Amino acid sequence: MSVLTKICGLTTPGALDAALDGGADFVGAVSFPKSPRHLELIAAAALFERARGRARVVAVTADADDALLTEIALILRPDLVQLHGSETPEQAARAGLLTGAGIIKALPVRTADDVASAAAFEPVVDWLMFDAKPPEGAALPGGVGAAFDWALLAGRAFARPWFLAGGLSPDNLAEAVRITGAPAVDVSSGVESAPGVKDPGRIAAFLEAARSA
Ligand SMILES: O=C(O)c1ccccc1N[C@@H]1O[C@H](COP(=O)(O)O)[C@@H](O)[C@H]1O
Repeated sequence: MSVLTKICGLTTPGALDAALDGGADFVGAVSFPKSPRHLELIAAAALFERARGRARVVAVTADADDALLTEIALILRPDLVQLHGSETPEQAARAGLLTGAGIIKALPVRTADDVASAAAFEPVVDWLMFDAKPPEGAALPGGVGAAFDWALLAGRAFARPWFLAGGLSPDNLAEAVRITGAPAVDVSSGVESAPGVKDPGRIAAFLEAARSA
């Protein structure tokens, strides 16, 4: 069995090509100014043009207002928008209407109750994503390389397809998929040599690991 893959926080042609050539199913551009992976939308649109028809383009943002969501839709034209903040189900539904894109809702997980919060989003989003709750005081809502207790997802079924995210790497991917049964996986810092600097070799290794997971 193999899982679907998303390589997130891509900022250079070399890293994006490593993801596309390695067969990534989704490629992510981050629109969140505090992130070391943040790209201006016009730069992201130019960079991700090469991905069209090869992988689904995902715009990653957190607690974006209507104006930013509209700009994302008009300038980047993503296939999917990933909401990685504290958006409510109503805001997630509105984001789908505003952008015309599919919606991925990222849920921060530490406990079983956090996993249960997925139920409220299932009617209004296209994908769910389970990521680790960031450490107290973290500057970013995601992309911090933190994992959660994967056993919280063991044997769980959801009404929407879902990604496992948070602290994944080429080294732990197989175990994470074995424990959770995740149909799709998402990685950012685990394929970097420094914050915001993607390593094409680690991207290739992650995608190879996913093929045999
Ligand atoms: O990556 C970021 O900088 C980021 C900023 C704002 C919201 C989400 C962000 N990243 C997302 O978090 C997951 C998990 O990251 P990691 O693998 O633990 O580093 C990442 O794939 C993005 O979807």
